[in-house]
Amino acid sequence: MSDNKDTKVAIPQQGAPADAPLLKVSGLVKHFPIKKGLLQRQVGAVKAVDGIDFDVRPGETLGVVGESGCGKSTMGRLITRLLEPTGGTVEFQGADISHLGVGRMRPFRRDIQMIFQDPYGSLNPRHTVGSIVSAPFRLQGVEPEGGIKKEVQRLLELVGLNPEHYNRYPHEFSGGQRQRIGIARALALKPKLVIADEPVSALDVSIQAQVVNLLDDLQEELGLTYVIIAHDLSVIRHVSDRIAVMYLGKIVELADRTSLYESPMHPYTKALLSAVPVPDPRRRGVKSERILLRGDVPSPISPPSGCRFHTRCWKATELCRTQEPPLVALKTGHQVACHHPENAPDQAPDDQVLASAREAIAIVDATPKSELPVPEPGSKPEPESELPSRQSETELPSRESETEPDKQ
Ligand SMILES: Nc1ncnc2c1ncn2[C@@H]1O[C@H](COP(=O)(O)OP(=O)(O)OP(=O)(O)O)[C@@H](O)[C@H]1O
Repeated sequence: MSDNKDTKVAIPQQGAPADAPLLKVSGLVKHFPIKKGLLQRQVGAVKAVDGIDFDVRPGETLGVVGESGCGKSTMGRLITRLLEPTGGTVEFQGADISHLGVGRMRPFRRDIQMIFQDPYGSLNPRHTVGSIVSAPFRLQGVEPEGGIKKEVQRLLELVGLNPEHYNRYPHEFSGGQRQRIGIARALALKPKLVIADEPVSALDVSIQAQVVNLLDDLQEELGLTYVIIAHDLSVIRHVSDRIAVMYLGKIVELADRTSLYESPMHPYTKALLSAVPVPDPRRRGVKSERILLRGDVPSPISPPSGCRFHTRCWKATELCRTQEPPLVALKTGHQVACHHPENAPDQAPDDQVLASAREAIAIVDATPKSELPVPEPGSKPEPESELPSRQSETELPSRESETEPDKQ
């Protein structure tokens, strides 16, 4: 998960080939039924996750990004089997866990853990930190070497908390510290896979980098594999080796971090990335444009025909309206589900673009006024562009600029 990704060593599970995925998701579907009337007849379904495929390799971090309601959390809950899929499979270390009951799922619960978004709501206010972090041992009937108290104190120290605060209550800690408690609890049983659902979005911006760095350090130290769900593209860029972009229950693009940020292929990804601010001083004075998607996100109850993004896409053609594009690798390790991808030869011919697509977006100048270059006297003004012509670069603050962990 760190910036020096190339140096990271994947940790293969015993007996499996080195490149075997730790997690394999195939055709995963979750439809929540909508019921009405006295008889509670099903009248429809929320298609929260509607057929997604991906692998996660040991030791890597897969980031999952997309707008609110696109199915990210549902996907996380399906992987951890807090929800049962309507269709498709979830395989962990080659074992199909999609429909296991409570008893048969129990051993897998040790290996697959979840970190939740809300460090306030996810910790019981009436329980001490010691009791919260030791809960997984009690639930699984595990007696760690040296006893539970010693192990909990070791875990508290591991996540940067004072082990002497074992008997304190959640309200005595700050938001960042509470999230560290949640992380300690998730790590208690030495999991292999950790699903983190918006792990920093409820935290103060100044604390976010500290928790992200903690997750990063723990991954290196413990050889963890992460699936990190977030709507914040800066966080996702910072933490991920590969990134899956979701839209209305589908993965529309899946690529390694550099490829996705430097040359996004799905118009939706391009629009998402253009909305990220540019804090890079090297780009001062460079004009940056933002793609504003005009339409609302359609309902997951009745998603659009063909490509689900066609109602908001500036390149949509009749083909997009009628045929769903499969997720295919157009470059090595770069999969995209689009009939007319960006940064590829097959661009939508202008005369075939749907009339509605011409109204789909607005291009706004996102350059802060103070950063625009002052025009030379007598020079011609730059014409307004009609379609996105350039990808705004995004850059996260460098690690050196981040603050020290919020130790107690
Ligand atoms: N238990 C449920 N019953 C019915 N619909 C649900 C349920 N859980 C989620 N949904 C719906 O499924 C869709 C996907 O929700 P989900 O929470 O997975 O999206 P998300 O991308 O994680 O969004 P957010 O970032 O806002 O949490 C939404 O339309 C949501 O309303």
